[in-house]
Amino acid sequence: MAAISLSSATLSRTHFPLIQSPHFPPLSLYSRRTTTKIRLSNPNQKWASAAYVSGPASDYSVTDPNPDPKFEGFRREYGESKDAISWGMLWGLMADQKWRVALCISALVGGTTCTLSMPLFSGKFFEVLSGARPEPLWKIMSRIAVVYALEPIFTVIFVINMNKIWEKVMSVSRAHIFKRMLIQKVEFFDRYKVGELTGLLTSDLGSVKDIVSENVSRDRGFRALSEIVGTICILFTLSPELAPILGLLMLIISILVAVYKRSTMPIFKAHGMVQSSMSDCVSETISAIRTVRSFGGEKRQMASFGNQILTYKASGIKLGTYKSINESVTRVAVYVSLLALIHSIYDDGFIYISSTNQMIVNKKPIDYYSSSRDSTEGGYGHGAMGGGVKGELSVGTVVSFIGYTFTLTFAVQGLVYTFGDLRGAFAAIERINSIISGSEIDEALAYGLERQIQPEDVQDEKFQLYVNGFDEKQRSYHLHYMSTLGSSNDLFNVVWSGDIRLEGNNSCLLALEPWLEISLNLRVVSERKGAQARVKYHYPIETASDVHFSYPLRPDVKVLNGLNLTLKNGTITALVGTSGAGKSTIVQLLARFYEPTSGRITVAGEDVRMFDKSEWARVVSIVNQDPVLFSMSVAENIAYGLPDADVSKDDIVKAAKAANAHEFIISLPQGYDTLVGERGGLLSGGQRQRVAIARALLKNAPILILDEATSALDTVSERLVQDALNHLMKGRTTLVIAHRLSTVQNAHQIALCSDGSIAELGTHYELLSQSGQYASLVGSQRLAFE
Ligand SMILES: Nc1ncnc2c1ncn2[C@@H]1O[C@H](COP(=O)(O)OP(=O)(O)OP(=O)(O)O)[C@@H](O)[C@H]1O
Repeated sequence: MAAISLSSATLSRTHFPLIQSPHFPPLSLYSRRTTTKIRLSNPNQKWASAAYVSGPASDYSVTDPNPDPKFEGFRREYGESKDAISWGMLWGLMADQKWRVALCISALVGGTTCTLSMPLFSGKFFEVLSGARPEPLWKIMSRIAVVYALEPIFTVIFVINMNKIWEKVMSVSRAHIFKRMLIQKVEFFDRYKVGELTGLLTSDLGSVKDIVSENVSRDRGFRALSEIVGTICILFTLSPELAPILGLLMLIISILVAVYKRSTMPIFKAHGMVQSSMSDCVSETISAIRTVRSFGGEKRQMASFGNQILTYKASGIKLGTYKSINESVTRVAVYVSLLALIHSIYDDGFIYISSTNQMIVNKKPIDYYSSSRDSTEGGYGHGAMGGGVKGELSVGTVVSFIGYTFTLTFAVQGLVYTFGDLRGAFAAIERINSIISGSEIDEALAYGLERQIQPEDVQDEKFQLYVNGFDEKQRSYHLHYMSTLGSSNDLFNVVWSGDIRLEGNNSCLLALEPWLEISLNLRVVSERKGAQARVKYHYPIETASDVHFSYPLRPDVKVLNGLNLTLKNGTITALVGTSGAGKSTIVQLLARFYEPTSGRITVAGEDVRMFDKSEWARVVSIVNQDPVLFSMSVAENIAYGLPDADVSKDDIVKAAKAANAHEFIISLPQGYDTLVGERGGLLSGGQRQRVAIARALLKNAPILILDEATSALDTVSERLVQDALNHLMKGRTTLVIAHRLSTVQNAHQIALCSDGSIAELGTHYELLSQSGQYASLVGSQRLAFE
């Protein structure tokens, strides 16, 4: 960390034109020391300079007048581009598989050449059959056989390799999106439902996948495109007069497709949303099935799901109608163009069938034999292919021409379907980006995650997915800024020895009117780098001290309102208060699920934002009222306490014994290997809590938070577990939220939380003697006695 020195002279009024304005009341701006230390609290936003400003991370920005060119590119490319998925990224991933792409292109060219030569050979075949071409039939038949044999071989090579390329692109994209979800700030998970988020990885990414996997067959996707291009080229060569008619046909279809594409984009998007809300309804019902059953809510759930089905049906019908209109319109357009083509051939006098020589000529019978001679010399006779007379078409050319018109028809049809899929994929990408890219990444967590992924992990195929290609630069960018954070060793030492404080920003206090929004431009000097940075501080000031907090989704509701609390190192603090007073919110801030709106949390005087969140997670153990277990075995759930380490069976058993869980575990059908079901649903509430306590014991973190950790246990079990917890709490900085007086009264200090601040603080007897809210809570038995 580099600190920035900001002398009081720097804070002169000349820097604050707003403050100098006569329209504003006098301001007092002061610091506690003559030189105020200003630090960057969010290193990602401050990538220009390794320093931070005290105050909420999201409310200011720093621009460096001398940016480091090495990282300027990163910021342009990644810091400012927030799209979770883009076509550029997908192409980039495809390009990584150069050799396979080259093989696909070769197979595509080979397959298309075979496909396109089929009408030519058909034309020749007819000429040979009609006697217009003096060539043995077996010769033309064998050529046709070769083309027919090669085409499926090229197709197989193309399809297999395209699928391999695309599956790899999709795996990396899926991993990337999942990782982007994991590193979102917690409010992201408050905002979106589970179904919506899982839908992004399943149905939405599925639409993107379909764009290739459903379009590798003949007459679809790239095949269709190459056939259209090839056919048009051949048609122009065969007959420059007729080819423009097909060009017009293409134009009509393209315009129709484009117009259609624009009009149906929202329908596709809406359909995707309805689908995810339907799956939401199912997952909500199933996850809360016991509640549904206990309230006899089946009918209500049926009604709710019925509504979803009807909406989905209506949206599906609408979508289907649009799809079918598109298909019919395209067909009508193609057939009308075909009729126009035939009519124009006839009308321009191209067609004349001679009864003697079977040639089609330009109303002027031509000599069959001269035509045949041309055929043998130059190819097809009097068509353009053979370099013949303008306006003359041989029977073979006309057969080829009709064949190509059909090839074109089906290829255009196929391309329209591909456009449909492309449209769905565009809508899906937009939806993924609007959800994931619209939210803020939790940078402190993202850095920590990069730190955790060690070089040896990168050798592992399943981690390679996450550090592939486009993520690599982002990773180096993160790793660079991680160097400005505190190291994990520091954190463990600091936490084992220091107090935890929830307090105001004491480094720079601005006492301003609450309604005043200020914009400060502070010129500051980095001590370490010697660089100058301009700090723009734009922040509606409320009060200068203590912790304030509102949940991001309800910014108007102040949950913590001037809270100041110290958790003394190695001691137990009990937090009590009425329901909704903000106790669990304090836990969430300590866990760093959310950041205080103003104020900060320090450990031994160091702002916790100095440490990445993964490291922080290692020093904090939380056991709460309704612990969530994963659908794996009991042993694996306990070992989750140390997810990165190889935990021995002995350690697991030791932790289970200490949490009084061993007895019930060995009585389970497969003992420690028994699966606990989804969210631990196959265990009782008390058993789940004991497994969670064992998990916390194994983690052995210096900070322990027990949020009603023993509430689901009966008195006997609780006493046993409490012994384990008492042992566990020794020497650790512990915060306990409990309703039982016995748990609370033994704490070193009791903090009474009321209206988002600490109203009373002291030992059990001190607080009782104050006859305040705590005394009345005890008196009213709301802290239940055993
Ligand atoms: N994720 C959230 N988003 C918005 N508001 C929330 C969220 N979680 C809690 N709240 C609100 O914050 C306030 C404090 O809730 P909190 O859970 O901290 O209370 P508590 O003291 O722990 O209550 P209890 O003892 O009943 O658990 C409540 O008004 C609650 O509605």
